[in-house]
Amino acid sequence: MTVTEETAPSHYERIGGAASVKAAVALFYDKVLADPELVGYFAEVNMAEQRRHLALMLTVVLGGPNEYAGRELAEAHQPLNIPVAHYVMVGEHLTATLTELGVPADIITDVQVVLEKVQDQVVAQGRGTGA
Ligand code: HEM
Repeated sequence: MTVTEETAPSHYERIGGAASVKAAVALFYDKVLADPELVGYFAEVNMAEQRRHLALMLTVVLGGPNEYAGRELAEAHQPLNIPVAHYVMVGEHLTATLTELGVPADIITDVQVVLEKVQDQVVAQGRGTGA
């Protein structure tokens, strides 16, 4: 067994893996669904699906294992017509969640970079994404 792997632990591993993601999901979920601007998107999505969504989202942005076998981000989100402002709000809830849970600042910075990278897939195209 080699212990000289060149790859650094992922942020997902650094924050404590699945258990920590689960804790973050609970807090993130509360914030997103308490936001009157955002709750409507999830109105027709059941509770289990919502938790699944948030867990997947967090795992993806933290560089954790991609166990996701569903639709591409664009395919899932383009029909929702999500404006940039709402995307930004979700990102802010995520940042606040990670900050409250004591996640290191360098990880939060990288999460924000990932959020920028996937923004065009999630946000409705043709609404001034700056592309
Ligand atoms: C980095 C940002 C995001 C990621 C990685 C992400 C990830 C995902 C994933 C993996 C799914 C499941 C797709 C499927 O099951 O086929 C999904 C669905 C969904 N997402 Fe997101 N999401 C993001 C941002 C957002 C935002 C900003 C909103 C709303 C403001 C949102 C609302 C939804 C809704 C309502 C669904 C269910 C769609 C449906 O069942 O038709 N997501 N998202």
